[in-house]
Amino acid sequence: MLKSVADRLGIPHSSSSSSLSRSPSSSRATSPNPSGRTSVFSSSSSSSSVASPSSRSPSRQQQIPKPSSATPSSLAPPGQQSASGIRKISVSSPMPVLPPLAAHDHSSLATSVANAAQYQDHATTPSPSAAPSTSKTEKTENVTVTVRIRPFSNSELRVAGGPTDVWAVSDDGSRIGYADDYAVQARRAMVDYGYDHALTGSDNELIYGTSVKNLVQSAMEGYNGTVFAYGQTSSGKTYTMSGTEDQPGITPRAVEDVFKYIRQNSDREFLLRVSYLEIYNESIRDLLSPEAIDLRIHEDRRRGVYVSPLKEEIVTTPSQVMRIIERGDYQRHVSSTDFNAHSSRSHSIFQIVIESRDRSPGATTGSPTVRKPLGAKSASAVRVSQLNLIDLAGSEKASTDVERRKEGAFINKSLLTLGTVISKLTEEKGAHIPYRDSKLTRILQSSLNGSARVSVICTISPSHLNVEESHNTLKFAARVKKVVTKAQTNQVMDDKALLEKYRREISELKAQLMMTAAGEAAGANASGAKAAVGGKQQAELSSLLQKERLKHEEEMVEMNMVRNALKERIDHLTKLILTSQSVNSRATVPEQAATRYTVETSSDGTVLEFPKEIESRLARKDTMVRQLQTELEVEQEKVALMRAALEKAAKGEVVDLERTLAKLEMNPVAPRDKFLMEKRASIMNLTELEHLDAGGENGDLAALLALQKKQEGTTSQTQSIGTAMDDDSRSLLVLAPGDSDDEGEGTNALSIAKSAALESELLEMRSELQSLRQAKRELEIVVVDQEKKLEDMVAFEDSDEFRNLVLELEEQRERIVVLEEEKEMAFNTITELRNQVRKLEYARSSGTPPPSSGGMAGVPTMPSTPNSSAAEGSRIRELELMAQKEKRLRMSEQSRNMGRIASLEAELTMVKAELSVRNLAGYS
Ligand SMILES: Nc1ncnc2c1ncn2[C@@H]1O[C@H](COP(=O)(O)OP(=O)(O)OP(=O)(O)O)[C@@H](O)[C@H]1O
Repeated sequence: MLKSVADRLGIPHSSSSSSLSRSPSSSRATSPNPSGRTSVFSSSSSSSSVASPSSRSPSRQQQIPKPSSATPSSLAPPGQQSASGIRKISVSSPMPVLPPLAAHDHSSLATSVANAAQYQDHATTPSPSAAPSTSKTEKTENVTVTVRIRPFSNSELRVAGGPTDVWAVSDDGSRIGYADDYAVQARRAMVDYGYDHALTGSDNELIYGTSVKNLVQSAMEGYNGTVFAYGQTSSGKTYTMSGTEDQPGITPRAVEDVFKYIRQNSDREFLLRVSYLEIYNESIRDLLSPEAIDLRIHEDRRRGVYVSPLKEEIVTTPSQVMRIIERGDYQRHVSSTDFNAHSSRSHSIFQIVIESRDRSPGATTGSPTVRKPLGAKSASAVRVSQLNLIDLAGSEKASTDVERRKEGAFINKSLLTLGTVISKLTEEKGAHIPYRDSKLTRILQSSLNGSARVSVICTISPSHLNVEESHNTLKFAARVKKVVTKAQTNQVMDDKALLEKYRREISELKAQLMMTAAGEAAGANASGAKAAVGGKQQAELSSLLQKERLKHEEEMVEMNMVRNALKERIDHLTKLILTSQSVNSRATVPEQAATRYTVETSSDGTVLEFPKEIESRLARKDTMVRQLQTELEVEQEKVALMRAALEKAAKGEVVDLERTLAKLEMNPVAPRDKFLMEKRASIMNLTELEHLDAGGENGDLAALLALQKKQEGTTSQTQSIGTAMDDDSRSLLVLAPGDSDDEGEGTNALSIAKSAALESELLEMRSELQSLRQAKRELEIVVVDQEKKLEDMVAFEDSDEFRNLVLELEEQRERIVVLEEEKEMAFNTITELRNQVRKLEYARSSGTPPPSSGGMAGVPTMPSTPNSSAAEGSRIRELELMAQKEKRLRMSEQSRNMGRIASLEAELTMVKAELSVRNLAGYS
């Protein structure tokens, strides 16, 4: 059964264009369409409001019995329907009719359903970890394709005549075609496309569960997985991938599931690292290291296609991953366009690399420190897989803004290449696949060529305004559905896997730790033995012993430091390796301030060390933060004390100021003098107030006001007032109204004024606390910033890029030396020539014979006659001038040519871009 989008979303229909009843019991299946045949697609009427997922009402669903894909015989084959639809409409309509399209491919759908079932089985069977194997496990299946029709946007609802349902979805949620009413009204040929899932509405949990969850699970089991959202601009790709606060999208749900899997699989240990990049205007940017621009794509046999240098961060909690994504999103190119207020202008690829290894007792046989050769059969082999979550930029019509148009051209071109690649993959066996025509297809190459499980989510708008673009997306989705992949698990047996490298390092460090402990014990025994020696040379021996003891103590201190460092490193590495236990305990304990660890991979895939400086900086930062926290706690205590005093006073109880002050000063942390003096001065004023109250002689309001004024001025003169705390009578503050003999108005006013004073005191302390907190936050930001800079600097110095730059610099220097030498030689030759000419001229003018050229190496023999030598000289000058002129001419010609080439290239890019836009519009 097919339901219109509005019905699926529960959008109220403003009118009914047919006699079809809206009651659940009524059925449109018998309603003939204009062709006179029973249509597989329901007609639909316009909608008047945006639907929310909760507004979906089953009672509104159109009850058209639709043949399920499992029983195709119950309806005419889709091809025939389309054909009949086309025939009927083409006869009666002057409008051009779309060529019949390759409608729903039942065979591929059936295959994919079978595969999905097979995968479901797989998901519930014990993970391959239970039976460790070094052989590659393969999974052959079609790409999973889901089409999602988003709800009408407000602007789509406001169009003249109201929104029209263009698309209808079958009841079993697997097929999409034109809604009957729309097909008739717009004179469209019927179409019928089949996918794994066809969804409507805003429920991101539903789409994740149906289309991605299994793929994430298999990524955890060692299969590479790629999910990408494809569709026209503003069709809902980012909504689907990232989601909103209320409806988290695929990415946050996948991250949660990754950690959930680790929690539930106690027989394996894991190491996760993430990276995030974008392709903007055909150049690759690292979103986690934005200053690194124009990253390169490389390929080798071991790693396949990869981007380098790309920052990868090791992650240990879901919230840490989400913070990294937020950081990356902040760097991503997003702009307001004619079609979307927050349009993604780049393709983004978020990648999680998952390493895992069996940790059951029998699995890690042999010494972990023994290096196993690559390819050796090993029960402790590390499984490495990638999960790529991709949010593509949307294809779009030409924008009014020049910059957006340029971006759009790049976006359209890469999407067009993606379409071509998919076509070739499905249609032409053994044909050349143009992966290299765009960075997007090049990066996706290993996923598309079959080594990953792939789930594609195609998003479309429900509106008739976007019908052509939506139809193109549906055709793309149908084509992708035919792509077959052969995902396989990937086992790594040497320490190229970080997990193996860290485990090895932990073992080595533990061995070192044991050695230091053994050394310590031996040292203690030795000094003990020496202490036992007595005898004749007691004095010398005891001085020797003393020296020995000192030396031993120093050694002990050093050894302790080494041991602490070793322990810290072991702890740190152990924390990075995730197990169900560690993830579970982290889930219950509030997460600590996340420490960022960065691993730079060189182009050959070697993982570089963590820079030591970063670790020591981190330790220092921790100490600083702890200190600040302690200070903050102290200040909070003071506030609590003052608050308690205030509350007591407000209740009319006796407040022991002396003790309160003593408590404030007794604090272990160095007192902030100014702060305390100010507090003390304020309290002094309060005691003065108390005097007024007790004595009654100054109990008039004027005096109170004067005191208040004074109180305001206290902060500037705290020192002098603060020292006057010696009078016992001032140490008790009595605020109970009933205690005074005089219970008149003056007393009440006094109490109010006192409360006000205490109130303002509290406010002051709060603001002090506030500024302390702010200072702490600022300090943390500075520290993090500095750390990051240092980290990046160290990473860069260690990177291949830096090494290449140094090499290049060396080469340039050598080249400069050679050029200098050549220049010098040329200069010498010219000087010699000039001398020769001068000599010849001199000989000519003085009538003496010209000197022989024998003494001048390389100088041609000059003619003997004065006339000829003069002619030669001027000839040489002439030649020099000509050479210079020629050189200038060539240079200007060269720069003209370069300008011309640049403008031709720019023109070419624009032409190609325009072509892509047109091709995309009419792409079939
Ligand atoms: N399924 C949905 N339910 C509710 N709102 C949606 C849905 N899909 C998209 N939207 C809303 O539609 C608007 C456009 O969506 P989104 O930004 O995700 O489009 P996009 O395809 O990523 O566009 P672009 O390619 O320009 O980045 C957003 O305001 C989004 O919240």
